[in-house]
Amino acid sequence: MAHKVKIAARLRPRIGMEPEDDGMHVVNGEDGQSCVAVVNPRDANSVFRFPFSSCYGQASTQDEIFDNDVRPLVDVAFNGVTVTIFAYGVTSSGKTHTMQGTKEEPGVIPRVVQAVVNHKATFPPGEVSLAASYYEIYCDEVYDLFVNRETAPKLPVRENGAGQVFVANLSSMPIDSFADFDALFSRANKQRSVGATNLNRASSRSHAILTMEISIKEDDKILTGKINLVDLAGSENNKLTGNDATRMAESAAINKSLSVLGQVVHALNQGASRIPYRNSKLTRILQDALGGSSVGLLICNLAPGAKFRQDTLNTLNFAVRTKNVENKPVVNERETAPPPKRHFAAIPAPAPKLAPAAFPTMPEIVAGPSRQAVAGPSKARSRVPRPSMAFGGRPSLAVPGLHAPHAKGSLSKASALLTLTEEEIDERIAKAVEAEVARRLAAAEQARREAEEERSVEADLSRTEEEVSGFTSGSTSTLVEERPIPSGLLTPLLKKHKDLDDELRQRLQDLEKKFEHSSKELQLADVLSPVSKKKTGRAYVALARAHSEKGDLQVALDMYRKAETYVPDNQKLKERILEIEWAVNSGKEYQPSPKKAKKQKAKKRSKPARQLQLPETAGQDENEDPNIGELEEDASRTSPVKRPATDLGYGVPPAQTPFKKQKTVLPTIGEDVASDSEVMPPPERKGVKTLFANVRRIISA
Ligand SMILES: Nc1ncnc2c1ncn2[C@@H]1O[C@H](COP(=O)(O)OP(=O)(O)OP(=O)(O)O)[C@@H](O)[C@H]1O
Repeated sequence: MAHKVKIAARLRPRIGMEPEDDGMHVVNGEDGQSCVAVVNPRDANSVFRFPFSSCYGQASTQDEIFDNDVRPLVDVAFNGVTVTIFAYGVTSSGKTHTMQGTKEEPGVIPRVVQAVVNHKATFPPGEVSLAASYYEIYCDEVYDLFVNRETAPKLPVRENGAGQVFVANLSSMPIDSFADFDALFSRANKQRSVGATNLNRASSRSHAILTMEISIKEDDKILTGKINLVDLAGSENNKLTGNDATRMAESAAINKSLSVLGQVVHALNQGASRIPYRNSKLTRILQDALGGSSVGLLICNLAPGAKFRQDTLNTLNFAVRTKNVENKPVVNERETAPPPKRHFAAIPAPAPKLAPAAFPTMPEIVAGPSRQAVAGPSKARSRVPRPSMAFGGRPSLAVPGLHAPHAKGSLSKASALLTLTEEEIDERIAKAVEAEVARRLAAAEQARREAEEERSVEADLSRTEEEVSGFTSGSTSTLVEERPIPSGLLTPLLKKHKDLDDELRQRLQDLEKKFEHSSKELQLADVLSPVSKKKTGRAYVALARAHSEKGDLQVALDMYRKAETYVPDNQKLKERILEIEWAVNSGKEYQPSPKKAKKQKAKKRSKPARQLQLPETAGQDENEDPNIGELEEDASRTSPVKRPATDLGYGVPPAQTPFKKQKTVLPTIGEDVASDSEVMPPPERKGVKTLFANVRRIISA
């Protein structure tokens, strides 16, 4: 059952020379509603009202606060629930006064301890044990206040298997009487980081957290309730505090942790998926109190006076947001009987479970809430118990007249309803075993399948590599057409094998793309840029010309047809194809028309390439049609290094001179020439050299 954090606002009286100020006061309505009224610092005519269930004015006493808001929570803790009470407010607003108080006016902490000790006395001897731990968070580090400050190590904050956050290696001191506690507490408080500021002679420089742990043996169970009493350091306005460098650093840590606290509350109110508990040790430790499984009470301390006005408004706004935070209290209960015999030693025991507390409203708590619990073996707490220390200390804070009003009868009654029988436990364990065995079998099957797929991918990869090396050597020019890799074959395998590194995956995807389109020149022509198409056309024309000059008209015809795929609008090329077709079909000799004269511009451009031209191709067909002539002229410049890339298995002829950057050698489907070349591995570039050599050989043969 959800339980909202309760808010109590307390306005402290003026202290010392503080000027009179009536800008803030507590209004207790006749209907029982109360609120804090604050005059708007920017407009004296408007007043902000902050309604809370408990509002305490300047004349309020420590007794009132304890009796109204704190005492009921002691009973809650005796039911195995964690309770967190924290004092929040600007520096010098009275947090420490409220929590610790003085000898004359003991605060919440001594009163709670006194009440707990008194309550314990109502149980049979040995049934309840008490222990206290006390630590501070100073500059976002945790220190045990029961350990000498000089030697106290920084303590880590951890989380146990049940998701409960705790401070590791923290001392837990057994408490048998209020005197025990008082001695410890007085000594520990001297270790707390306190410093003088302009606003507070004894300003807390740390957040201090005292935890009283109450363990109650009940038949074969132990209930563990806790009361966390938190005296937060106050938010500080450094203009007012007059802090030096050290104080400023402390102040920065204080303000940061309080700011994270605000963010946590805000995130909880927003229903955010991520609550930033981990952004500070304070919020991590208070996690259970804000949106967790404990019962929370926020005492909101307010300082009168215009100089605190803005900070007071911030405090009240924080309180308003906090009152919407919902917790789901649970009863912390564990079995003391030995756990049932396990069926399989290899299977871990189920984790201890926390029972949701059927949590009543505050007045009902006094009567003792009913609760439900799921039995389960529990984990022993790791503690570093220490003997009581006979510290000297300040005068006793013993609170007269505190007594425990409630017997424990309701506890046993509620617990009895919740006990599971041996058979039920055995049945649950058997079910868990079955589920575990099924899970393991499924996992083994999954692992076997993955191993198989891995082997299959490796085989594919090695086959692909063989094919690639075959293409680059020019020895398996038709391999792609004979054994095309089906479209999308590699993709699912790649998806399954996430451990393939990115580079390998990228290369495989590129290869896959190439294979998919290798023999489909039409598709290729569709996606090449106009410039690339023209260059490819030229390459085929050059090859065709070389073959026609050798008298190999059928091959020449094939090459011209391929060229036509890339430059389908070239009329002269169409005519050339018709002429050669006619010659092939009629068995007549074919006389290529003379090549047209080169343009001046072309001469200039072709100068370096001419060094590589073969004598047979240079200067031919001077009178050819300008269009096809241009194609052929360019082709002649580059023909020594070209060969249709179908021979490489990529279906794309190269269109660049060998001394140009290799970048443009192998255009790829859907990619620009340059970008494609960047992903091509070196062996394919070598293959282009082989290609050039082959073309040279064909032409010169
Ligand atoms: N209700 C009160 N009645 C009388 N005096 C009070 C009350 N509240 C606070 N004071 C006095 O005001 C001064 C500042 O209080 P306190 O040290 O508790 O503030 P604080 O909020 O804990 O400050 P800091 O955050 O700097 O530690 C102290 O001298 C304290 O005795």
